[in-house]
Amino acid sequence: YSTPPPHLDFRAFVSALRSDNDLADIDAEVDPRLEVAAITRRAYELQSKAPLFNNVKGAHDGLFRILGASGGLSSDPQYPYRRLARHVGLPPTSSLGDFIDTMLSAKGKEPIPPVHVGTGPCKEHKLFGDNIDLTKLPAPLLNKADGGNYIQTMGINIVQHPTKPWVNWSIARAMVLDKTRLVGLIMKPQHIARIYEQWEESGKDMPFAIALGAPPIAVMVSSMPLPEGVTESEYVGALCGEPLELVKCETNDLYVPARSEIVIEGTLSITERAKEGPFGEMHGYSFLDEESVQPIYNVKAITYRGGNAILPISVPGRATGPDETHTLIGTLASAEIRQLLQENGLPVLNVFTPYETQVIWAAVQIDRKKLWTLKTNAEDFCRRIGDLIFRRKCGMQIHRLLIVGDDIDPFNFKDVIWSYASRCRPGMDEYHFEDVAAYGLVPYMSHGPGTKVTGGKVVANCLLPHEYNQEQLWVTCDFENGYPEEIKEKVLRRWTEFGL
Ligand SMILES: Cc1cc2c3c(c1C)C(C)(C)C[C@@H](O)N3c1c(nc(O)[nH]c1=O)N2C[C@H](O)[C@H](O)[C@H](O)COP(=O)(O)O
Ligand SMILES: [K+]
Ligand SMILES: [Mn+2]
Repeated sequence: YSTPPPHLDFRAFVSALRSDNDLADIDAEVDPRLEVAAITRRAYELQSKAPLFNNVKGAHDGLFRILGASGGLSSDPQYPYRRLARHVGLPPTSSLGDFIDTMLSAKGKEPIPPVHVGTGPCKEHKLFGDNIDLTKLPAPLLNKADGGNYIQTMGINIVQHPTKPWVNWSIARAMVLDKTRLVGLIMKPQHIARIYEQWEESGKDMPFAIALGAPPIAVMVSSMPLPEGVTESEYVGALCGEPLELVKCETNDLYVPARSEIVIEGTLSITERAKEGPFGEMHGYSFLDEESVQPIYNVKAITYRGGNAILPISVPGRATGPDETHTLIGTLASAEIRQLLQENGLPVLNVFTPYETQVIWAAVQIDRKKLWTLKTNAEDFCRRIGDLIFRRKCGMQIHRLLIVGDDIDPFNFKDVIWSYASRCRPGMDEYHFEDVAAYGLVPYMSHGPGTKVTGGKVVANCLLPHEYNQEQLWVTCDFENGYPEEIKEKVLRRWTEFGL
């Protein structure tokens, strides 16, 4: 095979990280029981290189090496988003804004359906029947409180609607249950749950495939809340301007990226369930009383790439150094929220879920000059935005929206929190929503004082009343805004002379 670019081939992506000096090859033996995850978690928190565990204790027959923090911030302090940029073929100097623009660049473009090829790297090894023993694979234990070994945290869950031409790609966690079975979270209103319900009604178990080590751009789109009915692989094609190459599964009619590292295929039972979790999740908590009973994945085949296949993992937790549940889920939901607001004619420049808020909040940056033309006020404007976002799936995980001006950089939390702290009057500038779907995993919902599955959402107006109809009545007191250009140039020119 000719080597495709990193965004289309996971192994090429790993080589690119290595050549970026953003990957640590760890050839010493490391234990998949907690040690691999602890190293990965610390790698997020220190924003160090991505750890590639080439010698995982218990690995055999090419299954498997482990790559941690594939979507973490890069070790290059000047360009923290270069690892994300590598997923979508952007230059290493790209900003988060460039990344969001790229992920939205195929909106309105014709979808490009994937092409089916006869074989590919993921078909180099195949396991069926008695050759399948998930308990013998070095599936990692990611957190000391986890209820099982989560083999699936960065793979693409592939499922097809039973009657409509909709194949959904998303990421949903799953842990090893026994020799041939997994159990994983199937949570409404996610599309995997919507489609699963249709199979339940049809009375048949749902065929599935989990493609681990899939093309990085496909992992990004799988983590993006595209509208219902959109076949993610076609959006990937439109993003790339060329069709993805897929191969057929061995035991069902689903298709998977030909260049995947590891493919697990089978059927998701519509009757059998098992206890799932606890799982150290995206908000930084693992509740010990988590009572999650979820459908069972019956594994019928495992196929995998030669040369020691690589299992990518995500170790969710506190976003002190964000992990993929922040850099992918938060950033990609921000993209869809921006798209929705702009499509509805709102003067929105950008949206971002600050990592410091564990991606529970989203800052919505408003073009204030355009806002004036709406001749509106805080209450009407904020309620309109809340009604749009909080009643759509793309806003599912967001519980606080901050409406900020274009003088605020939504990607700079110091800007965002300054405007929230100084312009949002408690008791008058926050508009509450109690009749909308809540995100059940947020701790103050799952273990909070009030309702569990509805409400707890708010839109915070961080614009002073006069900003709705005229220029700001203040000068911002910082070096950037508080001084005329010639003074700033003089200061910068003489800075080193002053020995500051
Ligand atoms: C990137 C990423 C996304 C998710 C997850 C993870 C990562 C790394 C885990 C580490 C496995 C943790 C787990 O919380 N997880 C996860 C999940 N959605 C679920 O319904 N269930 C899950 O277990 N999403 C979010 C979904 O992937 C997105 O919301 C996507 O938009 C869904 O696709 P769709 O339904 O919109 O098609
Ligand atoms: K998706
Ligand atoms: Mn979808």
